[in-house]
Amino acid sequence: METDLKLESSVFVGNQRYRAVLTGWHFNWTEVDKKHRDKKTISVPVAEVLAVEEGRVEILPKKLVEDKDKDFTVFYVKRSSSRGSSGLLWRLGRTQFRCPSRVLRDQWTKHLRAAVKTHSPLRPHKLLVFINPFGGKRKGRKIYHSVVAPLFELVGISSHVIVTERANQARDHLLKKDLTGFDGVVCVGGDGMFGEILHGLIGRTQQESGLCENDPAVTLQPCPLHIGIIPAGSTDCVCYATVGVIDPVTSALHIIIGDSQPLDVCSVHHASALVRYSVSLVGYGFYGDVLAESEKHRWMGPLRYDYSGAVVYLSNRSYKGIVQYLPADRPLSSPRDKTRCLSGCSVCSRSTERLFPHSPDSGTVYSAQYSQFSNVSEGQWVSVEGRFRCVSLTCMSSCCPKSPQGLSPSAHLADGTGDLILVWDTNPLGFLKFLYRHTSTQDQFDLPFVEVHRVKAVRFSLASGEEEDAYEELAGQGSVGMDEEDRGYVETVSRSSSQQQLAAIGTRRQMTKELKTPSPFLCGLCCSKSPPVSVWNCDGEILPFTEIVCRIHCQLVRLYARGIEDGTAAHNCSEGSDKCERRCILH
Ligand SMILES: Nc1ncnc2c1ncn2[C@@H]1O[C@H](COP(=O)(O)OP(=O)(O)OP(=O)(O)O)[C@@H](O)[C@H]1O
Ligand SMILES: CCCCCCCCCCCCC/C=C/[C@@H](O)[C@H](CO)NC(=O)CCCCC
Ligand SMILES: [Ca+2]
Repeated sequence: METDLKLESSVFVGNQRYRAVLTGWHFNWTEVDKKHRDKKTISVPVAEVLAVEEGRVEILPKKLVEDKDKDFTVFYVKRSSSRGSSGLLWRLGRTQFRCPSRVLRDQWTKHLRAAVKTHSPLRPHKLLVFINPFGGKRKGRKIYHSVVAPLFELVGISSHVIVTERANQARDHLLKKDLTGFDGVVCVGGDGMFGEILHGLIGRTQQESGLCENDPAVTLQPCPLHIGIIPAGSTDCVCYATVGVIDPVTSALHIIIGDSQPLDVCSVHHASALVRYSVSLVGYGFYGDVLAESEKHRWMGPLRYDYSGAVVYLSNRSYKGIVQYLPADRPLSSPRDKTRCLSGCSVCSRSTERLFPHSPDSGTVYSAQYSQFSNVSEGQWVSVEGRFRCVSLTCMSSCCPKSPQGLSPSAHLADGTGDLILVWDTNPLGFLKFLYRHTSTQDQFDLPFVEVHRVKAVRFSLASGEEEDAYEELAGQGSVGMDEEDRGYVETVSRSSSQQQLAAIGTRRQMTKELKTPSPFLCGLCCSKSPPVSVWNCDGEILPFTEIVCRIHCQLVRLYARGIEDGTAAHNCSEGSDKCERRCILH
């Protein structure tokens, strides 16, 4: 098959003669007749050829075809030289070729189209698109119609577009309506809108498989439809963490070429019932309080988070709780190994092999064995109790424009684990340092009051008596002033008390002493009283329960994305290595 797809000939681009070569995985063209030696080659992986059209074609400002007999136009993914803040920006590349004869032109178009079909099996033909007209800066409709729709039209994707009229319309549609014929679902909006698609698709898939979502021990069925995200929200964390940039053109091009990025999903349960799914943040304390505060200021748009962040920081709160976690089995990586999950990540690929041992390519045979959960014994849970600034669980790095490295910079998108970040109570300056480090490349875990664990499940409950305290507080009868004992840490390690764990307890006790003697500068801030309970922020939604159980499901959904492309990791494939599996970046 592959030999049939090879082709080589002379072609013209403008007045310059080129040697064009199609070698299975790449389409290259090199200037000939050039005096000096460094002949320029442009090489495009066939998987990144977007469309091949007869004639000299332009699409902007509107489609124009000059059908010269011997001409053809190739549209492809071109990486922009101006980098996005984390990953690479993609743009529409276009080159018009002229062949010596019409027969040769027809051969080129036929071979290129066949090569694209062979090397991009997941390209969508039909998409269901949901636009939230009120997300972020309310530009969803404009972004879709001016930027995305012309690209979908160019490549022949047919789309059914629904502009939502109410919250949860997209979720309900996906749960109930006929989805036959669709290859994927596109959401134009922010993380909240993505959450609707996530819940709709996961719910639908489990319904059709006869699985119960309420039980955290049940191995859920991965969703067959891909999800595309066109960013038009306030944080756009999921888009940023899976593509590396917030850019509608880049995202549309990932959708068009049928990129496929598996994603871990965390299910959150309360009292034997599913509450929500999450991919980026299940956070109690600071992040819950910021979200609750920000809801009062929705009118501010994306700025509401900055304002609310400052208000909540100044209110200097911490909360008591018991956190229990199941450490990840046979972890392939650690949250402090300083690596990053980038496009082609080997940790995630090895997780895919564990999850789909019989068919790593197609992913059709799902190994319940790997994600087994039901036979976990109570003794495997590690338990810690104390007072926290925040407790956060994230299935991925959760990087976003506010925090380019993310909540957990070395977390993986698709390894079946999450990172649990415990920020113990500390003085206001210490907590500010922790927060500030999210905006730089400094290690936010290298602080004595912070710990991070790679986990597969987490349980949170209120410390004994806390529920009554909360009630009293709400009834206005709570005692004023902080009990010194409350600030201390109580830790119970229900598994084994290894020396390392004892050392950690020692460090925290030391910190507790420091906490009891705040500097006069900080006194004004740190003596205010916290309410007894916070709320959970679950991907930007407030949860109605405090006591929850979370479980990470490995690769439950797939996005039209490929992870963050690191420009510095790009390598040049020498001639002959055109089967590069890293989809190398040459142009
Ligand atoms: N037509 C609509 N009217 C009101 N709310 C809607 C509508 N369509 C969707 N929603 C809801 O709006 C919420 C916020 O939308 P979205 O996530 O797109 O923007 P955002 O909140 O500004 O961004 P981010 O979630 O990235 O912070 C979502 O939770 C979604 O359920
Ligand atoms: C002194 C400088 C301090 C700066 C502190 C920056 C800390 C930034 C961490 C950002 C973490 C984002 C995690 C993602 C959460 C999303 O699922 C959610 C929905 O969009 N966003 C928020 O809840 C919005 C949450 C906003 C929190 C600030
Ligand atoms: Ca993960």
